Amino acid sequence: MSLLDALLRQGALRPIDHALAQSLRRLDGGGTDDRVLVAAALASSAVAQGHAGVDLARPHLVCDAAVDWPDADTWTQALRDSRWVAQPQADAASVPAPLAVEQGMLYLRRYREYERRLAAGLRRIAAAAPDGAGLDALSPLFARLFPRARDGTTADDGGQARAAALALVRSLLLVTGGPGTGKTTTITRVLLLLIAQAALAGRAPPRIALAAPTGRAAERMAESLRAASARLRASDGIDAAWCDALPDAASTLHRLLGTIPDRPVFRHDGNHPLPLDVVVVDEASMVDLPLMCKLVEAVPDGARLILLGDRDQLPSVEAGDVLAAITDAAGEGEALPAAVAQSLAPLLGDVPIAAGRGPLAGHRVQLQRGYRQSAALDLAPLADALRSGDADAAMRRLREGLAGVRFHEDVADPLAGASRDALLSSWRTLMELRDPALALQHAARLRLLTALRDGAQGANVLNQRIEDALAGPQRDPYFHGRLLLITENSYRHGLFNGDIGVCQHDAAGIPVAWFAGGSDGVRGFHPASLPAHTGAFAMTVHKAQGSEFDTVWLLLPRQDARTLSRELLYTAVTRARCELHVCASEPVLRAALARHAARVSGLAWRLR
Ligand SMILES: Nc1ncnc2c1ncn2[C@@H]1O[C@H](COP(=O)(O)OP(=O)(O)OP(=O)(O)O)[C@@H](O)[C@H]1O
Repeated sequence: MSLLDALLRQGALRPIDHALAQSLRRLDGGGTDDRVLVAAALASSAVAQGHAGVDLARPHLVCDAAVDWPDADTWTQALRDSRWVAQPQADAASVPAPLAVEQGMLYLRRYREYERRLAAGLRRIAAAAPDGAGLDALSPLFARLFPRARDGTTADDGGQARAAALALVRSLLLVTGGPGTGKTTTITRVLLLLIAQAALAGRAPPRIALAAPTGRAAERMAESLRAASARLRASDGIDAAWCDALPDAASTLHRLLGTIPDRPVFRHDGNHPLPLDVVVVDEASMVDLPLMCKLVEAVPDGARLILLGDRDQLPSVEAGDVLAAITDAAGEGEALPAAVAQSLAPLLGDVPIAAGRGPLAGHRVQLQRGYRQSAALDLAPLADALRSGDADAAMRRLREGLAGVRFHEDVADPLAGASRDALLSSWRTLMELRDPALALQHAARLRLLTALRDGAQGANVLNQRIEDALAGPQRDPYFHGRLLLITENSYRHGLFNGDIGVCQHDAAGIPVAWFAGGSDGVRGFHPASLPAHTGAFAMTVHKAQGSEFDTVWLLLPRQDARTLSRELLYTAVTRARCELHVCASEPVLRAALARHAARVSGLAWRLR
């Protein structure tokens, strides 16, 4: 039996992956090398699993079937000999073959192009270092914003001052850090510094846009920025006119780039760049390879791009692990190249120096210290244990108890038993609310998160059961108070994968699905006109990325599953603002913490 047939028989390929291989075979009159067909099918399957391509030395990362994989060298040679596979030089555009092999990686041509164009775009932005002139004039304001900046890099602001100073002399900057490490607070101060710098030099204020991959993440970013700018306004010695120039709204990346109804391209691209001087993107770990490529190409020459994110979270659902790759290429960021350290001396004093390697060296700061202390929820010790995969510490933290954290050990069904009423009563309130904005606010109070979409513990079945309990088995599919989750991007509606809505019946009993946005703060749609959607009382951790909820119930499956990883657990628990409940067994928690949600990508080497 051929390897392709063996994979198909084991259920390791989707019909569409197999169809791609078959169409190549047919076009060749049946004579294509089986190894080329398998590679084509794997490249297609890889993208569906979030990888950019297949590492030919480690095909099991894409497909864990029990087969003997071809040896990487002979496999690569067979691919090189095939008319379906291009072998582009690094940085050269792909020739029109459906597959490309480069540096031991096999790609579908389109994804290799996204990677190449993204790397070129990031290098272009990084190379345009802003003029460091005028830093002296800014130092009084800088010292007011970061009074401990000159204490050295171990100053107890956890790196915020260094991030802000670097933003003044870098056009590409990554600010990474866990929840509450002050990413938004720092960026607000950076924007204030850029506004002040322009004012002191007699220039117009910079044109700034804030964006995030989902509507909810954009709203959260705007809320945090408004709070941070209110604090600045209240501080002594900060010019109110500078505060007035701070942005107070954020949009989705799709809206920023300008969607064109029913087309996968945007109004802004390399030929029609964004009319902006500064683009700040929050939740960058959620941005996939195609979208990051399109964003970077639309950033005009000379403009700044600042990416904020938490690299320990799950990578984007769609292909690419873009933030992790850029972070790896940029290095730790504790030390700076000598010239940069020297130019920032007026602001930071002495900074450790390191020889920068690669075009992105010294373009990243990792914020270390968490500031969001809540007496109600002491999440940090558990989040740290999960992030580092320390299963013993995680079990200890869960069992000993932390403020706001409840461990329901071995509970596999939170919709049964004592927890059922606690969950349902919050959702029943939604069925009583009449105001869509209030209902959307209430919707963010509680979420049941699960690792799986299908099966008894998957989001689909849990939603069915919750909806049955709330509105009965004969329910109206769009009953008053039902929560909806959009599962595809619709440029026509301005609704995107991950957006949450609530159904309400108007005075005439007509159902309307309400979503955040629009000039009134909410937008209503007839449910029949909505793009693909599902219920949202329970949702997968993947879909919850970029959102926070007052109370999170996390349900792990009875048995280990491939989707479980330390990144999934870390992402899930850090969605909670006030209260976290974890329903899981020790063996499944341990198995999850032993696994990484890493993605196969060639972006890091392209950026070195
Ligand atoms: N240097 C600081 N000193 C005191 N408080 C701070 C400092 N930096 C941030 N904070 C506070 O910590 C909280 C979280 O800050 P912020 O929202 O900027 O973090 P974040 O990293 O953007 O969070 P998230 O991960 O939720 O996006 C805010 O209440 C903010 O006021």
